[in-house]
Amino acid sequence: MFLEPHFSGQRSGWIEVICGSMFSGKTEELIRRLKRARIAGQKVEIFKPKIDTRYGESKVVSHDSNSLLATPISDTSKLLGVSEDVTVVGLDEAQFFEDAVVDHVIELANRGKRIVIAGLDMDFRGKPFGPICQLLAVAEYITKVHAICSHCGALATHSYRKTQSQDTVVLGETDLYEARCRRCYGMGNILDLK
Ligand SMILES: Nc1ncnc2c1ncn2[C@@H]1O[C@H](COP(=O)(O)OP(=O)(O)O)[C@@H](O)[C@H]1O
Ligand SMILES: Cc1cn([C@H]2C[C@H](O)[C@@H](COP(=O)(O)O)O2)c(=O)[nH]c1=O
Ligand SMILES: [Zn+2]
Repeated sequence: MFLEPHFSGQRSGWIEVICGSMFSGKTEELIRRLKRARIAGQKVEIFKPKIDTRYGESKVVSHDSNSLLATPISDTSKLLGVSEDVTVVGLDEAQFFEDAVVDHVIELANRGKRIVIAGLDMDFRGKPFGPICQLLAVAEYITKVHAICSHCGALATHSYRKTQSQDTVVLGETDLYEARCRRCYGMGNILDLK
């Protein structure tokens, strides 16, 4: 499906979204697609929200320690400044971008670029996270990936927060979150006691 097509003579680009819970492999899949685009000789640029400081500022890093260099941005209008010869633009942790990211990626796709976006579809409450719903609506291609439920081994769709904080944004890893299937997520903190 993702064949690193050649862009010469092509009039418009497209938008791909990779979504799922924490630990579902979104960043690995993003890195895989972007590495293949580079192997195909295409110029790739990667951006992430400045807010995500977990692994140092200038990288996207998977939970398995795969990484690619990325530019941290706090305002997605910066995307519009990518140079003409960049044909593929990657965005990680897209749930943290402001709503205007939607118009900016549409503009880039209209200019003929391929945009590959990874982000959480739901927050810890199980509600749509940031601009992801709108990005899903405008994308040509959507991939939902799944983690493994930390409690029962089923496919996990939810990110369960292990602390009491009610803030939507709380950066963290396995210290604060675990992947859970629908059933185990619904059981809430009863499972914490086991
Ligand atoms: N519960 C889990 N289910 C699946 N993979 C997990 C889990 N916990 C840790 N991992 C690791 O996380 C990797 C995926 O990391 P990553 O691509 O960064 O995910 P995401 O970006 O979706 O959070 C897996 O290949 C695996 O090594
Ligand atoms: C569910 C949820 C997550 N976060 C934070 C926690 C992590 O720092 C990132 C997600 O990273 P990943 O690459 O998808 O593992 O988001 C948050 O701030 N609020 C939430 O509700
Ligand atoms: Zn489960």
